Amino acid sequence: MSDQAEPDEAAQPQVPVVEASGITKSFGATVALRDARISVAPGESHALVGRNGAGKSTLVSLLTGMQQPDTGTLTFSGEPAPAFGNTEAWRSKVACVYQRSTVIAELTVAENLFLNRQSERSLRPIRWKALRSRAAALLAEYSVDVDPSVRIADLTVEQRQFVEIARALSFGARFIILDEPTAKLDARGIERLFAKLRHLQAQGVAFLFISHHLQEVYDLCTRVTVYRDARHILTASVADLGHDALVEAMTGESVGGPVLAKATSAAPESTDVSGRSPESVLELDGLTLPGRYEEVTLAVRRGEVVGLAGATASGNVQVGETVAGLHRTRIGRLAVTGRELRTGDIPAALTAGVGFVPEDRHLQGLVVGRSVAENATLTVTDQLGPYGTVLPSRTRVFAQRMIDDLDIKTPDAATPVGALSGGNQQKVVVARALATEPQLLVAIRPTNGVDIKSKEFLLGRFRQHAESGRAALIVSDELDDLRSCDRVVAMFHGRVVGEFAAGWTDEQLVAAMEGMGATHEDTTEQTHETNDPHDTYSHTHDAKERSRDGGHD
Ligand SMILES: Nc1ncnc2c1ncn2[C@@H]1O[C@H](COP(=O)(O)OP(=O)(O)OP(=O)(O)O)[C@@H](O)[C@H]1O
Repeated sequence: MSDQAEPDEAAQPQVPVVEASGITKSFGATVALRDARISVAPGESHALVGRNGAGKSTLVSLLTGMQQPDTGTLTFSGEPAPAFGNTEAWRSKVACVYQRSTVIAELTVAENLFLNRQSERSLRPIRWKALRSRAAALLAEYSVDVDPSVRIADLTVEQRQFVEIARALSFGARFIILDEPTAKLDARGIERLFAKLRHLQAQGVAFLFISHHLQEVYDLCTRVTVYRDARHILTASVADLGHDALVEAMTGESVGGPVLAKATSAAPESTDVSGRSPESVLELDGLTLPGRYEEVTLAVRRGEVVGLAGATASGNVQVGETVAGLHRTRIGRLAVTGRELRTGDIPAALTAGVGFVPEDRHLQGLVVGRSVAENATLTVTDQLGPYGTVLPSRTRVFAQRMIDDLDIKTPDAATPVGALSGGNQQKVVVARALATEPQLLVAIRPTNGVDIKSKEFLLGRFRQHAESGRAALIVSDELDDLRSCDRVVAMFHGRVVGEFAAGWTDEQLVAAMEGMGATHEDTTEQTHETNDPHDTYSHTHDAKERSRDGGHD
């Protein structure tokens, strides 16, 4: 496939709802977009894909008036974009629903919907009852089933996104950008989101959809634009572009074998090349965190990568977090390399040799104002200078090794982490966890927001870590992550319900995560199946759709 921009194949009979051309944007020495373009027709669902750092978020910031391009033209329905800073005018053209909320969590749905326009005339006092009923009417208009008097903080991610979409439409926008909207949704939530988007599309609303899950692009979108290294590479009809061709456009390399790593061996002993016996690096025995998970018993041996699968609220994330010292429980036993570990004590977990990739890099992972070097070396400051000092030169060298090791796209080690693209920030978090060369790496949804090539790279890196005589526990509901593990332990409603050796099928694992019972021949353990409808754990996930990219391997 040529690296050159190709003309749009699909004819556009209507005036595009948004059209950008010749867009260039630099941040200091970094050129984030170079002569880039995009065009979205009314009622179209258009995908924008590209590797981490390709320039997607930068385009979004320009299309929403958050930043100004250095060069280029931007029109909405044939008219020039509003003046920079005229927020109200921009709002009537376009809105972006981000992974992270742009509404105010402590305010109610009604207050958020009418923020800064609570009263029809500005000097009139706010009439709360009227506000609530206006909000209810607005939500009903877009079939959003949410109580306007509820605080945003109490909504699910899915409900919050629907409220944000309704808010955008109420400002008159007919073009909505969705930046990785499915990253925090379970598959049922994704289905409902897609149903809503299709419904709105039928009414003429256009979407620009950004996702690293290529299967979603095929499921939802009619056209796709690919950016690579700040440039427009192609725009094509989704139906005409195969998966391999799409990946090739994103990476600039032809797709040889399978794009994502798969575990081939079910026998951890055979993967232990350290020469040591495959003793347990992690042992959980009847570990219980009341209300979250119960009687979890599992072992991770030296040389192994073990998956801990489970849907939202299955308890798998809390098990991983407990191993990393985030939750305190006195019920059951937790041991790392044979030694009992006090729970709820993060320094103790670190000292015991646990490296941790948290679920939310924004909340738990990074200090965004600090440099890549400082963030990446936060766990190893003791190695950066004598007597508790930190030598900048040693920090830089150490960090540069990690940047090279994990292929982190950054101008240099001194760049603030906040200036990196989302996927590259995630790689810094992984780099930091690996920096201590932990006996056990616990990684929660580690490839979230990471592009397909980097995903392959990170999963390979975890395997390498295990093969060097250590071990990894990958806590995830992403089938690609789990497929790379030697074996997978599945949880449902807070309990372990099955164990799968490599070679499981998507259907089998999904069924276990859905609480349908583990039917795999290799299932070695099946305990405490809970189908009690009164169970307090919520049962929301279906990972079938999450096969996504892997479905094309
Ligand atoms: N405010 C900023 N300051 C400095 N550099 C920036 C800034 N914002 C973006 N960049 C740089 O611009 C490039 C493009 O980043 P962008 O966030 O647009 O990528 P992306 O395609 O959205 O990636 P991802 O999939 O990881 O989110 C990156 O090299 C990034 O480091």
